[in-house]
Amino acid sequence: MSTTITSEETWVHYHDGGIPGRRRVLTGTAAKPTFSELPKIDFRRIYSDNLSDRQELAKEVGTACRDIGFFYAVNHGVDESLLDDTFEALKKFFDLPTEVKMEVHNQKTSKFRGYEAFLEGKLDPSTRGDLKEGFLMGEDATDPEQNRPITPSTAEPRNQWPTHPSALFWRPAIYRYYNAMYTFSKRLLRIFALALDLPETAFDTITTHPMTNVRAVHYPPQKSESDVGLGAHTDFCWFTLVCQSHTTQPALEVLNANGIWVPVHPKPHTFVVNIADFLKLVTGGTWQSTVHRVRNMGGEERYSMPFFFSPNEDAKVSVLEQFGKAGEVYEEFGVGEYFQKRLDIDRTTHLDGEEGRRKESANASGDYEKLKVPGS
Ligand SMILES: O=C(O)CCC(=O)C(=O)O
Ligand SMILES: [Fe+2]
Repeated sequence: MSTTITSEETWVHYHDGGIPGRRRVLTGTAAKPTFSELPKIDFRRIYSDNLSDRQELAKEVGTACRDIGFFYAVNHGVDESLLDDTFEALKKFFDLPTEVKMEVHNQKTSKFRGYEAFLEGKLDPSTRGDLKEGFLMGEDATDPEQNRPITPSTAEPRNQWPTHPSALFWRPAIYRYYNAMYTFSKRLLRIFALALDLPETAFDTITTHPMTNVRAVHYPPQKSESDVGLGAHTDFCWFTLVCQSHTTQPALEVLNANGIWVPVHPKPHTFVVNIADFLKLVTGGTWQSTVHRVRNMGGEERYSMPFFFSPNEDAKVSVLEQFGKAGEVYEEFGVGEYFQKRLDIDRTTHLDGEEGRRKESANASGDYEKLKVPGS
């Protein structure tokens, strides 16, 4: 069902804000002006002491966020050998026996942290499941590696770490990556604030203990066109940074306004940055939370490590003043609450058997309503 063709129209189907959506494929004279590749933005200026350099960078970022919702960040300053080492760790982790990985199966936690096995994710209901395995970790006040201010509500353990001797390398490897991406993301957030014509520090108070995740993912080569590595979706955070391993044939694809999938070629040591649903919401839809998917058709193993960043779990946000329509009142919504609703839908589609089917059909018949938030 990811693409349907009627007598005259072709439609691409996806999940947008957790809600099923579709886009008509437009060709010929019906086609709209849209993107056919992602811009490369030079982030060296993020470290400049001159505000004017950072503003110039923010301007380019703002244009990409408005027109595309995706861009490459080059010269981001995160150590390249750290990125290489993390990819090596990913290969080693996913090569471990299944029982070692299943010790930390993600269905053991409400936050979905830990190991996700092959075909357990199913963002596209027309497929047999996502052809990937993954590992999710994130903010956890009880992990000493994080050493950050916390709120009492985050004082329970959330992450799961494998304890088998062959897997002990995993936790420090992921934490090196997590901490580097966290630091870069905090700087990037200030560039986003500038791009929205706000003071650089505008989001600092709502990101003192942000919700953050690293998802390490392994996509084996797909043999069939009907499979998908990761079904079409938008992300449910503020923004995402993706590091992808090198494959000759691109696997990540971004949907443009004409319903055409634009390939995102891997560029070593660069980040693919995308705007996600919260930033779309607070900008009243001015910034795009763009639909994307993964199809690994080139015959090579593929690894990626998205880093997801959102405000504090207890933050309340709403449509920013400059994006509000005159006379319209926008209610605030809770970041943590919205995030958990999306996570619960994801968890449901990862359940096998009767319970999963029952919950899936409940979602299809209206639970998505719960996701509607002011400004959407
Ligand atoms: O693997 C990738 O390149 C993208 C992953 C992704 O879109 C996600 O995890 O939300
Ligand atoms: Fe995504």
